[in-house]
Amino acid sequence: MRAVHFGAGNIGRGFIGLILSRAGYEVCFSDVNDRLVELLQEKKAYTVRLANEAQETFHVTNVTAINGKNPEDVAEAVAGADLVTTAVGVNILQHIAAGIAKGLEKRVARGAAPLHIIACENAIGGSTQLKAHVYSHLSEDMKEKVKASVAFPDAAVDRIVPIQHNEDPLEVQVEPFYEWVVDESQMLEGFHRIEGIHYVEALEPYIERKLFTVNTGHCAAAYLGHVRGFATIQQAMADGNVAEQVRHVMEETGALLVRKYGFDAAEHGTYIQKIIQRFMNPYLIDEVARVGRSPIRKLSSNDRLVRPALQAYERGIPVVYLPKAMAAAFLFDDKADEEALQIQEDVHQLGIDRTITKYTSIDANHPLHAEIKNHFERLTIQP
Ligand SMILES: NC(=O)c1ccc[n+]([C@@H]2O[C@H](COP(=O)([O-])OP(=O)(O)OC[C@H]3O[C@@H](n4cnc5c(N)ncnc54)[C@H](O)[C@@H]3O)[C@@H](O)[C@H]2O)c1
Ligand SMILES: O=P(O)(O)OC[C@@H](O)[C@@H](O)[C@H](O)[C@H](O)CO
Repeated sequence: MRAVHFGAGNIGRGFIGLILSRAGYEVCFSDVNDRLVELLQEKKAYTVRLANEAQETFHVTNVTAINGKNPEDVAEAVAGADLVTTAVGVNILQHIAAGIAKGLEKRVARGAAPLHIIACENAIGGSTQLKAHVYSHLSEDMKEKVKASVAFPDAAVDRIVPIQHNEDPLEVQVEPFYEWVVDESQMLEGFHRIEGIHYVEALEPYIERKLFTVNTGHCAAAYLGHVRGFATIQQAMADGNVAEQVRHVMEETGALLVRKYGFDAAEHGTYIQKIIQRFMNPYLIDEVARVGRSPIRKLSSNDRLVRPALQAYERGIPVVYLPKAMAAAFLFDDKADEEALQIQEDVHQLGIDRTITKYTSIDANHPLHAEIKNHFERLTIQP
């Protein structure tokens, strides 16, 4: 069995590649980082190390790579794959779509076996988004043919994998916890079950629980931590004030999730507590710059901050700390992050009122707009 995985980065090697290799797949990574591709081609293996006291290691073998900048290689890899997965970043999906589409055309021409394409990104409906990008490259006739044999099941993936600073450039340090949930209702009949994947009939509660708890809390820690001058999530969470606010943020999204999906409140409280422990893992150094990266994406209306805040507001659930986390996102001025720089430029050019609406799509008359603005002004004076 051969899996083609787009993105040989932190989650690609540290999570998806590891699971697939252990499940018996030969994993072929497609990446645009020349050095990474060459090393994977040469070594055909790498090490994953757990961030815990034992520092347990896993030797991942039977892997190789192709260069994603070569469209013919990408198409050929997809054409010969038994499974395709991605972890490139949701905004990059559009850039890998043409190669996948070409590969699917080849499969149709060859009468190849059915295929699942699973996007493992932090987004709602990641695979569905990828499908739309892929379909935009196909003729109407080809879409019909592809529809019959290719499925794009949505997924939720959870494992904290920081930016790596190891001597061995292929080694990845990961937290021990992991969860990979896939929407079974979107799979083709008779699909091959992969050990390590949790298949569920309805993904929405799982992806919203993950995105609105782990990722909402995580970016709150990054943005509130950055405002106070912390460089890592571990430093930010060691500050009692930041940690308390992060907990309140997750309690607000928790109230929404419990109301919306009928989760047990006590169990959800335990889930939050475990996530706080994960953020504080002393064996990890997770940079605020990574966790806060791409603030335009994180402030967009369908993502981890605005979506739960609006849903909670509509249900009459009080939201105070979520708007504060959003306000802090407007102060995230990481010079190496193009999206952060763009927001900073808009704050200066357009003013905070218009910038809030531009990125969150929250109208100036909405009460949450005023909340974000008030917090922004207060944070500017007193971080
Ligand atoms: N790191 C985590 O803790 C974590 C956990 C869960 C989900 N995710 C999600 O996984 C995705 C990847 O995150 P990451 O932390 O591994 O990022 P990363 O930057 O470490 O990895 C992304 C990889 O994609 C590659 N890439 C970029 N453009 C490409 C292209 N056109 N074709 C092929 N490869 C390309 C990059 O070179 C890089 O190696 C994101 O959507 C992220 O939200 C990350
Ligand atoms: O990858 P992003 O930019 O969507 O979010 C940054 C982190 O919150 C994220 O990568 C987490 O570490 C991960 O989602 C944990 O499962």
